[in-house]
Amino acid sequence: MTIMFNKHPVAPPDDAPMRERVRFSDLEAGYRGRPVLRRLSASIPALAMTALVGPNGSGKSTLLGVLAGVIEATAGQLHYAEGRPPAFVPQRGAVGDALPLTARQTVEMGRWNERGLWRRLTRRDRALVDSAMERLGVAGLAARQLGELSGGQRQRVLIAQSLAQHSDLLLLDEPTTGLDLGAREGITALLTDLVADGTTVVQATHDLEAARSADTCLLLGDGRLVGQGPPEEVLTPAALSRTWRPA
Ligand SMILES: Nc1ncnc2c1ncn2[C@@H]1O[C@H](COP(=O)(O)OP(=O)(O)OP(=O)(O)O)[C@@H](O)[C@H]1O
Repeated sequence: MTIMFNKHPVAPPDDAPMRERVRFSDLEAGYRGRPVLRRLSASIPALAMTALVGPNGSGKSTLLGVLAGVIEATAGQLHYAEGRPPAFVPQRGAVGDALPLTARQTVEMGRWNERGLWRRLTRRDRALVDSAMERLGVAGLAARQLGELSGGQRQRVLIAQSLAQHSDLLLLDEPTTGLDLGAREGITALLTDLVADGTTVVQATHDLEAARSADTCLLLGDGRLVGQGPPEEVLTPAALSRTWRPA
């Protein structure tokens, strides 16, 4: 599926069959009166882990929002290879602590896209919820309130919600931020397993260790793409100090 945005129409991408899950060209997006992404062109390889790296405010969340379809691009072209709609796990801070939801209800929300808000979950929906919770090791937390959980537990519940969507494209915004080392390693190992099981994973991260273990990396600076490729080629000391240089 290709989505065209106006303003800067660009030539259609090559018709060559893609090993890419998503490709975008000259993508621009932002907020009212605040352009953020500036003519970004890159691709997200299928069945691999892509790390989105860059300083605060460089546009990582905005790019994830565009890829997830929650922020509309203002220009450029976005092409998704065949597959299911993406599942998006926003930053932890974006999910209200005060929501009166249990862990299980939170994961069940992952079925709303297909089921609709008011329809009862089917047996298959419940099975998908059960298996996502088992997979994330949070089945035992089913009846606990989301706001009572530790950061690592909450993050697992939110990832289980995205798995319940049964997507093959998982977009995560800083899934390990604020977690202790054990929880960080646990989430990173889980994401690696998901890739091995056939999911394409994109994560925005400030965790350079996680970024270095990704298959590929997009380095953003001030809304522009300043590097893409294998982490060892992109995350060089020179590139990092250039990108994080104070303005
Ligand atoms: N809802 C919003 N309304 C207006 N401006 C916003 C909004 N969200 C983000 N911005 C601005 O857009 C720019 C890019 O923000 P974005 O959150 O995409 O960056 P980021 O790389 O994810 O940052 P961080 O690492 O701090 O999460 C920043 O200047 C930010 O202030």
